[in-house]
Amino acid sequence: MPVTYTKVEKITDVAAVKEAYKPTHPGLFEVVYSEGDYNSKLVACKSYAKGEIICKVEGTTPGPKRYTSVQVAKDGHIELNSDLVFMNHSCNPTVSLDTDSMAVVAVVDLKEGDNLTFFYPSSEWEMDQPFTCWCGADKCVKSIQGAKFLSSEVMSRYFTTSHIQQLISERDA
Ligand SMILES: C[S@@+](CC[C@H](N)C(=O)[O-])C[C@H]1O[C@@H](n2cnc3c(N)ncnc32)[C@H](O)[C@@H]1O
Repeated sequence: MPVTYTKVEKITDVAAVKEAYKPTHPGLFEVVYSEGDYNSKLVACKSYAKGEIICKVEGTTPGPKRYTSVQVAKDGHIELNSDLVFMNHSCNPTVSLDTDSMAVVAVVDLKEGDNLTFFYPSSEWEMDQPFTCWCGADKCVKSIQGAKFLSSEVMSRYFTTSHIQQLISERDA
């Protein structure tokens, strides 16, 4: 895994990006690059059974809250420094990003080519770059801003990290 990993923000030439970026987890998952802003995605390169660890989250560095960062504690954020940064959000996610065990885990059975997505508010309390969700899930929560803006009933449908559980308890006390 490269020591410094710079995520491409706006993609104008997919072929050039594919040429320049070596996959960080070959055989496990890969980025499907698409032109434009934030249109790329991460897909499985093989099948995974529900509950299986897809990878451990390694090579991270602490940093400020950004649209690429992941919250790991009440006041702590990391950069993933790998292709995992291309995991999109879904309100019907296929994986969990467990910042307590630092692992990406399948939450459904997955086959090759399936999207790897997680529920961003599972780890994020108040996001740097909120967005309107295009996942299309039946129970899509639409406005993705972080767990702070969702009821405990909505959050109870999802895997949640320990810092988010704690922040919800404090908010609802
Ligand atoms: C860390 S990037 C994920 C990879 C991103 N798709 C890309 O190509 O750069 C996070 C950004 O992707 C976009 N994104 C991810 N999941 C989304 C979703 N379900 N609906 C709308 N935008 C999403 C948002 O712009 C978000 O700030």
